[in-house]
Amino acid sequence: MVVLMKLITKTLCLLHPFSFKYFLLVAIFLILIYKWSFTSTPNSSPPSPRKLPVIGNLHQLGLYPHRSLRALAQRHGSLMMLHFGSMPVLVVSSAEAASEVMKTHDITFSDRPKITFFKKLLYDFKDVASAPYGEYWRQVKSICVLHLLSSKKVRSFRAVREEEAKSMINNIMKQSKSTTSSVFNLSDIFLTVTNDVICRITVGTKYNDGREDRKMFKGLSVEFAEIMSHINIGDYVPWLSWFSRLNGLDAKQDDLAKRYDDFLETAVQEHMDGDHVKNEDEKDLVDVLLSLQKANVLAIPIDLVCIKAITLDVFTAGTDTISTALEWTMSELLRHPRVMKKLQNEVRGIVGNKTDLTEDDLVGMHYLKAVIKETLRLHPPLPLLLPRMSSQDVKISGYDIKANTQVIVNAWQIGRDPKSYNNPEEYEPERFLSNDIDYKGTDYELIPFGAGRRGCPGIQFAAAVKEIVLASLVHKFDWALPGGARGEDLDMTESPGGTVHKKYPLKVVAIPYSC
Ligand code: HEM
Repeated sequence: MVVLMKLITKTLCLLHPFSFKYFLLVAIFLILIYKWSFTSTPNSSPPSPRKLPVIGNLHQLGLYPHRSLRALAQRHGSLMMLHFGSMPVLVVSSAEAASEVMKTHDITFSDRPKITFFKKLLYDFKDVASAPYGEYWRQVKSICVLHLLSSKKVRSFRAVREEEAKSMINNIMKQSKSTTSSVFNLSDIFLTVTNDVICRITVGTKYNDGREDRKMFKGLSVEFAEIMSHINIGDYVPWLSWFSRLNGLDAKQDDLAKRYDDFLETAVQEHMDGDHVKNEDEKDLVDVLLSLQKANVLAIPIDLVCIKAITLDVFTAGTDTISTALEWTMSELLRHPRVMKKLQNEVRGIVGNKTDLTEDDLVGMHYLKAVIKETLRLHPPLPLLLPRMSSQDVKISGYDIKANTQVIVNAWQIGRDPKSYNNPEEYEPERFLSNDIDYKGTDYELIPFGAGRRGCPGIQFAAAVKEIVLASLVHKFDWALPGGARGEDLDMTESPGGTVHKKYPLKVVAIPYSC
């Protein structure tokens, strides 16, 4: 600013009297903007870092917003008010503050922001995750919970999970015995197995059967998470919305929405054309949605767009998150051979001489569950959860929060809070053997799935997939890094994006284990 003022003064000396007046006005205008943007917020609002004119604090998000927001919260506190353009954004960075937002004032913070990405990709907010809080959301969420994600339903998909885990193991075994180099891209394997399970329960087929028109499907959920991480500047500074046309983001979003829609349209049409009568257990999500539509029993009738939106939600919310969680878990196990050994002993001890592991074996695997929890604590796949929106004015910890404030909860930072955990940066699954902290949304120091009304309905389903896949891998193989690299040298750099993956795919050597 000082440099700018000097430049203006120098220029003024060389100017005609008319231009001089003009420049004087510009200088006063700039000073006013400067003062306005750097004045401290009123006492009743949470502390705010300084912001820039027009863009507010957007420039402070950086490549890894969860890390940048932690750095800011360390200076300004666990309730902090930022501005994305003209939009006030409350950033929540402690378990206590998260409990106030997602428990005490849950209803007030149960809305979602109406961002362009959701509008374009999620059928104008017709899915569960982006639907505004209200009757429509209640209806579609309960359809999802009752017909796909209830305990009974999750148990009923057991055969699908066991078959897909077994098929994954057989493929690795075959390849590891047939070639001299048995280096596997586990990141890709995790995406395939998760995709296959999710596809089977939602559309009844794997989309991995070699058919040319289906090949494109596997990468869509990753592309979805990648594009979601880009900010449409017009959402926060409406007069700059042309910028997303200029930088190609608009076109990318339209293109992905079209490809997803083509895929979903075909999948739903194939269900409508099919003449095979299925019994209740054979029905996939699309079958259920079509029968609900036909029976006309819902308070708000659902149409084809709704059916596609709900199905899309399950693909995008389930696939990339589960495969990312698996990727981080195996990476941490490779970095910590002591933990890997202890887990293998537990799994191999319980499975005994049986050839195949089943879900019955998982019940007693307490260390496996602790390993999964510890990984979700350090690497929540959605470190900032999904954004919320306040629907009315409210007081939080003595601060006034206005209606239409966007809310970001930094679950990544909350999981690393030294007030909640000893040695929070260390990978120590044992910590969860000696306490009852769980990620189901009641313990606010561990909220990788969010909490409250808008919390994730897929927790049980995700746990079931992760447990069978991990247990099967450590049961059947010993694992090492290629070229004899040591575990501690494994690159753990994160990829930028909505779902935070490893930046580099996890490549490993599989050594078949025989007991
Ligand atoms: C490791 C796996 C998963 C993680 C880490 C995860 C995480 C999350 C998070 C953080 C939210 C937002 C919660 C909030 O606002 O408080 C969410 C919402 C949601 N998740 Fe998950 N999720 C996972 C798996 C799944 C699966 C497998 C499904 C479905 C099959 C699913 C379906 C949904 C849906 C529909 C919502 C929107 C809920 C709403 O807005 O009411 N998720 N998830």
